[in-house]
Amino acid sequence: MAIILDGKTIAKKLEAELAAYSRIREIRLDVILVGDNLASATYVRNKHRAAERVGMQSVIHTLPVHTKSEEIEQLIEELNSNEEVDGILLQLPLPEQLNSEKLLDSIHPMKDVDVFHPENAGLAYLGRPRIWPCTPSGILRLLHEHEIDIVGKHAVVVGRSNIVGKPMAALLQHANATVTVCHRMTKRLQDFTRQADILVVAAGSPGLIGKDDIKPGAVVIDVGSEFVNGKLTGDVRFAEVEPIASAITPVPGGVGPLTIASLLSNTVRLASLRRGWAN
Ligand SMILES: NC(=O)C1=CN([C@@H]2O[C@H](COP(=O)(O)OP(=O)(O)OC[C@H]3O[C@@H](n4cnc5c(N)ncnc54)[C@H](OP(=O)(O)O)[C@@H]3O)[C@@H](O)[C@H]2O)C=CC1
Ligand SMILES: Nc1nc(=O)c2c([nH]1)NC[C@@H]1CN(c3ccc(C(=O)N[C@@H](CCC(=O)O)C(=O)O)cc3)C=[N+]21
Repeated sequence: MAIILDGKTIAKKLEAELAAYSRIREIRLDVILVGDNLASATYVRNKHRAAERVGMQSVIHTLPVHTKSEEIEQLIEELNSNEEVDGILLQLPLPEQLNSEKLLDSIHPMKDVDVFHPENAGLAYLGRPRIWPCTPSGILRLLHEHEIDIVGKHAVVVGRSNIVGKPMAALLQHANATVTVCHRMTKRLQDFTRQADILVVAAGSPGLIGKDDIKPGAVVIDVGSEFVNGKLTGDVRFAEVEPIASAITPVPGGVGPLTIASLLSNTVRLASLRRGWAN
């Protein structure tokens, strides 16, 4: 029987801290959503609702699927120079005609709440973070709140994306874990996952990890969130892994809500750095 790492409850606690801050300062987050990807629309809606709950201003810019790159560049330019805007999030994935890297690079580093800008990513990897990416920092918070020790533990991360896998590995290393990163070219994935004291799965491959892939007593963090037959599904087969793990995140209700709380927290942090508020 594992401890269920309840992200929703901890996200509420974080939100309460942020709400106290939002009463003193006006903070604004702008989200750009291009196209009509159903999952993206759901996540953007969740972000908007969370921002409203904590009293932050949230503006969603919804653009049609065939929007030209120049139009998005112009919108980002406007938001970059608008003093009232504290954070800019360009929701991924973008429609295929658009160059994500180029557009993400054009977001001002002091408003880059996702840590996609090379300057922010570079600072984070050097151990001098302005902020950490939302999902990894949410996961660290989840572990911390449950008093799960990281120091000296073997953490295995499945996935090496810029948004989750890479920064997750960097942050765990920063927190003094010994880290292994796996990806599609990893041979005999199970040999690695079975060694994990802390296993973070961010592959986007529903049900990839089962009971034979984990060490008994492991802490299992499931980042995966894919809609399968209309149902949000993780990368871990929860029902079979839960009995042998020591702690596990559910999907939904695990990592997702904390990603959003961290996004709001990152927005506050960048606002205070950019505006020179004490923090
Ligand atoms: N809950 C939350 O808050 C969030 C959830 N997500 C979810 O997390 C998942 C991952 O997202 P993201 O990182 O953006 O996805 P990407 O597709 O960008 O990256 C997936 C990574 O997993 C690796 N991978 C995929 N399949 C396998 C496999 N069978 N064995 C080993 N490695 C594999 C890939 O390897 P390679 O590099 O070799 O291709 C890649 O590095 C998605 O389901 C996404 O929706 C994402 C962000 C936040
Ligand atoms: N620029 C950018 N930044 C991101 O942070 C980003 C992104 N693009 N693209 C997609 C991924 C995915 N992601 C999620 C956010 C919230 C939930 C979430 O709220 N999940 C809830 C429930 C979802 C639901 O309502 O069904 C939960 O797991 O409990 C999930 C996934 C952020 N991402």
